[in-house]
Formats: sequence, C-alpha cells, structure tokens
Amino acid sequence: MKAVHFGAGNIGRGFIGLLLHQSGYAVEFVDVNETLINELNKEKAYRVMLANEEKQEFFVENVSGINSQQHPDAVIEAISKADIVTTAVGPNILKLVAPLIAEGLKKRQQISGGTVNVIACENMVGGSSELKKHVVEKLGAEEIAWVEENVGFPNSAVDRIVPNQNNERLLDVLVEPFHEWVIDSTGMKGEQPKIEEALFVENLQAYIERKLFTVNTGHAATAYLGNLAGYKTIAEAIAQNDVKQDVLGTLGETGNVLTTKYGFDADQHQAYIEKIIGRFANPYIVDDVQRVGRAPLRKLGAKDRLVAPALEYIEEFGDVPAHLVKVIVAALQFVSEEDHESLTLKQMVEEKGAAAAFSEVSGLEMDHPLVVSVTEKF
Ligand SMILES: NC(=O)c1ccc[n+]([C@@H]2O[C@H](COP(=O)([O-])OP(=O)(O)OC[C@H]3O[C@@H](n4cnc5c(N)ncnc54)[C@H](O)[C@@H]3O)[C@@H](O)[C@H]2O)c1
Ligand SMILES: O=P(O)(O)OC[C@@H](O)[C@@H](O)[C@H](O)[C@H](O)CO
Repeated sequence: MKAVHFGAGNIGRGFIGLLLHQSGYAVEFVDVNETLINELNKEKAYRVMLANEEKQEFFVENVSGINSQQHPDAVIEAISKADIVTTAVGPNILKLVAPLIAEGLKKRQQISGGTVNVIACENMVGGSSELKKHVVEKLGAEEIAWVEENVGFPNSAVDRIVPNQNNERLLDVLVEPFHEWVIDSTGMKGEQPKIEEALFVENLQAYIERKLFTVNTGHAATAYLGNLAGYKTIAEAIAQNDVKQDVLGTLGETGNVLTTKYGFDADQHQAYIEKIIGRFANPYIVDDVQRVGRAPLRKLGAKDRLVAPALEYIEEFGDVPAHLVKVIVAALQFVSEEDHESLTLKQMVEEKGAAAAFSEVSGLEMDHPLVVSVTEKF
C-alpha cells in the first residue's frame, strides 16, 4: 500500500508517518524543505524514540521524499496512485498544498484510479473539509462530481506532543509516548483504510473540540503565561504553582463548556485534564514555549483554542471567563523573533492598541464583552 503524506515535519515523521508505516504503507513524504527531502531519499528510514525512561525506539523504513517545488509532476503521479493521502503542514498551508492535490485527483480520474481518502491532520476543527474546499476551487464541474463520488475528506483529530528536534540524525524524532488519532468514519469513501491504532468514530466533533479546547488551550495557556513570567519551556512553566493554577482554571472554564455541550462525565473530564497536565510536565521532553505559542494570530482566531471556548462560555453561562481572558492578554504580549505572526501582532498592538488589535484578529466588535474584558485586563 502507498501513502502520500504532505509535511515531513515533527508530527509528519513522528506520528502519522510512523502509524502509516506500522500499518503496512510505503510512505512518500512531500515537503518544500530540500534538506529533509534529500535526507529521506538518502536514508530511506528514520527512528522514532519515545520520551520516557525506557526510551523505546521504532524503526520507520520504506520511506521516500518528493520536493513539491522541484518535482510537482511526481507529486501528481503519486497522488493518482496512492491508497491514502494525509497532511500535517499547518492550517495556513492547506490552501497552498490544495492545487497539487487537485491536480493529483484529476490525474486519478483520468486513469480511473478509484476511491481514496484525504485526511488533514492539523490542529483545527474541520481541517479536511477546509482542504476539500480549497481543492474543489481548482476543479471543473465534471471533476467535482467525480471527487464527490470517489474522494473522502474525513476530518480528524491528532494528539501527540512532538517538540522541535535536536537529534544527532536529522530525520530521527523524539515524541511523547501518548498518542491519539481519531478519524470521522462518516466522511470516508470506499473501504475504511487500514491504520493501526487509529480510532474511527461517528461523533468526531466532540473528540476534536475536547482535544483542541483542552490539550491545546492548556498548552497555549502554559506557553503564553509561562513566556510572560520568563520561563523557556513548557515543563518549567507548568512546574510553577501559579502558572499551573491558572492553567487549571482555564481548563475548568473550557471543561464547563465541553461537559455542558457534549454531556461528558465531569469526573472523567477532570481525569483527562490531569493526565494532560502530566504530559506537559514530561521531564524527557524539552518543548519551548516559543514552539507552543507559535502563530498567535491563528491561535487568537474566532474558531481557535482561546476565543472559541470563551465565546461559547459567554453564551452558555452569561459571564466572561476570567482565566481565558488572562491567557488572551498574555497571548497579545507573546513575541518570538522567529515567529512572523508574533511580530505582526506586536506591531498591531503598538500601532492600534490592544483592543483594536484583538478585535481585528478575533473578528469581534470593539464593544463585544470579550474584547472589553481583554482590554481592561491588558
Ligand atoms: N508537533 C505537535 O506536537 C503536533 C501535534 C498535533 C498536531 N500538530 C499539527 O500538525 C501540523 C504540523 O505541525 P508540526 O509540529 O509537525 O510542524 P513542523 O513545522 O514540524 O512541520 C510542518 C512541515 O510542513 C512543511 N511544509 C510547509 N509548507 C509546505 C508545503 N507547501 N508543502 C509541503 N510541505 C510543507 C514544512 O517544511 C515542515 O516540514 C500543524 O497543523 C500542527 O498543529 C502538531
Ligand atoms: O501546533 P499548534 O501551533 O497548533 O499548537 C502547538 C501545540 O499546542 C501543539 O503542537 C501540541 O503539541 C499538539 O497539538 C499535541 O497534540
């Protein structure tokens, strides 16, 4: 079986590539990073190491790479014959990979390549649906009809902390032991693809919101509050009692939203939160607050991990969630020299003030209660 995976980065190699390999696929990674692609084609294998005391290792072989900027035709050819297509490139990059996926699907139609599923593995609600929207924009009416019939874009939720890497060999990846890949079974076309350890569910929305508004809200809270207090890593930040209490308070607020909305058992949800805090504290992982806080314009968007649960909280409980407000205020002060979004945000805050900057980034009116509370706290 052949898999085409866009994005040979941390989660691509450390999670999706590993699981696809373990499920029997030869994985062709598509990326724009020439060094990574050359190394994949030279080594044709890499190691995934677990960040725990045992440091268990997995050997991933039968892998190769295609540089999509240099060899777009090879990507189109690979998609036309693939048994599965996946992405882990970042939410903002989906629109950039969509044209090549569209070309690959056109070719697949021409050669009667049959059904296939395209799964976006990004930290966002509705990632595959968003990708499909961009793909369809590149197709004509007849091609769209064929895609509707033959190509599934099931949404998915992926959870595994994979920090930035610092290993002797470029391709090797150190990952946390925990992992969860949940896929919407209702969005599939044809036979369900064989993916070891993936969970196929009919109620993906509950899984993705639980993950994004707990793991990622908690992670962002730890990163932004930790960064403001001068800590360099997530483990250092969460070890501070004041940071931890604020993170727990934040997850209490998102937990109230989630348990009300989806009827989760409150004790089980609390246990889920505590397990996540334990994952943040993993002493075998060095995860920079700068990585976890990256792209604050995206993270302050209306559908993302901070503003979306805050809006639902206001709607459900008629009150502004104080901890989420504190985290948003910290996010507005996040600056990383390597992160262009943070530099843009800094400039916006300096030029327009925090209220106008937050209003613009979140899409909320200046007199919205969340904007008013964030401005007061700022
Ligand atoms: N790292 C994690 O802990 C983690 C966990 C779950 C989900 N995610 C999600 O996975 C996605 C990737 O995150 P990551 O941490 O692996 O980032 P990363 O930066 O390590 O990897 C992204 C890869 O995409 C490549 N890329 C960029 N533009 C491309 C293009 N046009 N075509 C092909 N490849 C392109 C980059 O060169 C890079 O190798 C994000 O949506 C992230 O939210 C990450
Ligand atoms: O990838 P982002 O930028 O959306 O979020 C940063 C981290 O919170 C994220 O990568 C987590 O490590 C991951 O989502 C854990 O499953």
